[in-house]
Amino acid sequence: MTQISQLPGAPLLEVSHVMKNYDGTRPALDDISFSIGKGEFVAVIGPSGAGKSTLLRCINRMIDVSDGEVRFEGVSVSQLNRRDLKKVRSKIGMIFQHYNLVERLTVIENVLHGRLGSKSTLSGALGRYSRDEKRQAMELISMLGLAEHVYQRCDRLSGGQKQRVGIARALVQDPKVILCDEPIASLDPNASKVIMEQLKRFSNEMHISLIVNLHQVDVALRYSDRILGVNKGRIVFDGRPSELSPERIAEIYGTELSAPRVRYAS
Ligand SMILES: Nc1ncnc2c1ncn2[C@@H]1O[C@H](COP(=O)(O)OP(=O)(O)OP(=O)(O)O)[C@@H](O)[C@H]1O
Repeated sequence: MTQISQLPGAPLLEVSHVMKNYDGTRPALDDISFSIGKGEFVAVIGPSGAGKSTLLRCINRMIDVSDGEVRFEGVSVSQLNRRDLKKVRSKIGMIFQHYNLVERLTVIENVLHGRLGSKSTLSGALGRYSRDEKRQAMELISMLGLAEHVYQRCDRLSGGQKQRVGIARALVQDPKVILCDEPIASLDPNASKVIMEQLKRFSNEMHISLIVNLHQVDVALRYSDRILGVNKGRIVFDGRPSELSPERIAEIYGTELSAPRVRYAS
């Protein structure tokens, strides 16, 4: 079996020369390389179609890369068999723009779904969760301000509350990294602020690494430690928020376009 404990000195996540071709025309990802360390908060910005979602999906092998390699804790994700891939994925949480909850199920049931990756198929299918797992889920739900909604169906929640359920579901995995695909794109400015502050808190306090796809440059500037700018499948900027000048923003988005902004709650 592949050894999947972290190799000494290896970065948490290493993306090397990754290419992704969907249909043989222009590649969606074109020679992408970067690595991230423990607890880093990395925002990925770029115009629509730049390849941001494709990049996240290649990292946890929801889709296969066409060339290059993704290494998580020093282990090549593309080489893993099904069982070892499941183990690696259990350390990689995911948060989606449209939440991806089972709407007819309750908050606690959705959060516990985050434990499925760590279970055998049978106990997962039977919905068997330990007392500890339930306690941890309850604690996270309270921490995210949803205590009074624990047994409420998710279709009764607001968008911001649904996204907090999505965050609790990712956190209950005890992830080392969380991939967030436009987590605030469906939310109003106030709910967006709550979500971004929660994410920042988990990165600071639990040292969870975050890779967050964003359409709002001002949000990336405000919360991230590092920004990757992607254009046409290539990284055209990799630096600190303070280094992201208007010229670099224009380069990321194309000179004829101004970068999108939001009216952001202060
Ligand atoms: N399943 C797919 N099949 C074929 N082409 C795809 C598929 N998914 C994405 N693409 C193409 O790959 C490119 C990158 O798309 P991707 O969704 O990764 O960009 P994005 O930066 O996340 O865009 P957005 O900000 O609009 O979500 C685009 O040209 C897109 O049309």
